[in-house]
Amino acid sequence: MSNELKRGLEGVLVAESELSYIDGEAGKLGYRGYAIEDLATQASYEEVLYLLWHGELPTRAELEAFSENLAAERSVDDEVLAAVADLARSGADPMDALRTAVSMLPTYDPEADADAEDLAATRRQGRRITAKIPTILAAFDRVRRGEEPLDPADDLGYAGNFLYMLTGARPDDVAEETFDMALTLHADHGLNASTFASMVIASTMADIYSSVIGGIGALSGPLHGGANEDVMEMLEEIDESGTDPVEWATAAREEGRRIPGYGHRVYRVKDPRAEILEQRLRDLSASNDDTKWLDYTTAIEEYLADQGLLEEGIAPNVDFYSGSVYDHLGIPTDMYTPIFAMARAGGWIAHVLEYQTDNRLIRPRARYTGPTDVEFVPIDER
Ligand SMILES: CC(=O)SCCNC(=O)CCNC(=O)[C@H](O)C(C)(C)COP(=O)(O)OP(=O)(O)OC[C@H]1O[C@@H](n2cnc3c(N)ncnc32)[C@H](O)[C@@H]1OP(=O)(O)O
Ligand SMILES: O=C([O-])CC(=O)C(=O)O
Repeated sequence: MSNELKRGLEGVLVAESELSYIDGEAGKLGYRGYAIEDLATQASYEEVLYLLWHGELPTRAELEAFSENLAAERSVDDEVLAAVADLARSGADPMDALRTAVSMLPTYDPEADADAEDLAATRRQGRRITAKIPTILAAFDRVRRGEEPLDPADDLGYAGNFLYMLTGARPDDVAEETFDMALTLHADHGLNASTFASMVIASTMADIYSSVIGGIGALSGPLHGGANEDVMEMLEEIDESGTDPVEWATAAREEGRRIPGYGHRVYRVKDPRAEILEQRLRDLSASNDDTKWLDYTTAIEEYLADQGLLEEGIAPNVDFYSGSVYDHLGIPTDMYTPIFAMARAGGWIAHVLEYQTDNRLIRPRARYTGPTDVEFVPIDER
């Protein structure tokens, strides 16, 4: 037994996986060997889900059947929707509402009692969760805006249906394609904190619902998925205060504050997902004739590069660009992290399915640094 301490489990290998390949030095990412650039631009999110869950890209017939089965699970039980509506009216945070709603889902799952060892049942439950998250989130946002939740549109794909249920309008091709691409980019990323949280839970042979709920909780933090909202808040703060973005970044550096959307545990160069999203932001900014967010982010990125952050291995991560892209699609800021969860649920489920084929309880150790052999003093004598 090694006594070497690895804070934050940095660099520690705890499992084998065929899901995400990440080269943090070269800035490369692939799912099951396929480059993220190809998947983002040529595969739908449903195709990516199939790839992650089934091990290979689907044929057209397989994709059609898969997408139909997924779409057939989009409806959410009325009691769950009523609870979501109550939370929306009470001003709940959307991540809290999502976590609570996913906690309610097993009550209405016909296979809720399935054994965690039954991986086929876990896969079907995972499909239900993935299908229902967009319905929950769209209903939440509509109710808090005083609108009625909409039924899912069966003829729209996963991405397009979410945008439809959120806005009430069928999305145009650019919006649908952009959102689908964003979902693919966020679907999986090795043993990131939320995926690892899901796996720890799954390793006890708890159900997949518990794993996804754990994933949502872990993703919500500002060091992980929550950073996409912080980036947008930074851009809005710059805009509302009329501060020059470089001055904002200079002050943040001088005050020792971290720049949201910068830095990564694995990447030492710009995250390949940020490269793709940046290009999409450029396209949207040009077609919408609105370059504000692009101008601010570019100015900050150039300034930080001049400051030598890239040499230190601190570069933009996926969260640096996703928010501005979502803003161009008219999505409210506090839905960005829930959307990340919507996309990443596919990855959490894939890792749980993979890990449970050869499960081993995850149970590391802490080095004990407290006292020993302390004499117990009864409460009245303390
Ligand atoms: C989807 C995702 O989860 S991607 C990550 C999203 N999170 C963010 O964007 C939040 C901002 N970033 C961060 O806090 C960090 O970069 C993390 C948590 C993502 C990764 O951090 P770690 O691997 O633990 O790196 P660590 O915290 O040790 O940082 C190493 C050095 O880089 C610096 N650094 C890291 N991130 C940043 C940043 N965003 N801004 C400024 N400096 C930074 C640290 O201050 C530290 O410098 P020091 O050694 O002089 O103290
Ligand atoms: O891998 C990580 O640590 C964080 C990340 O980029 C992700 O989860 O997408």
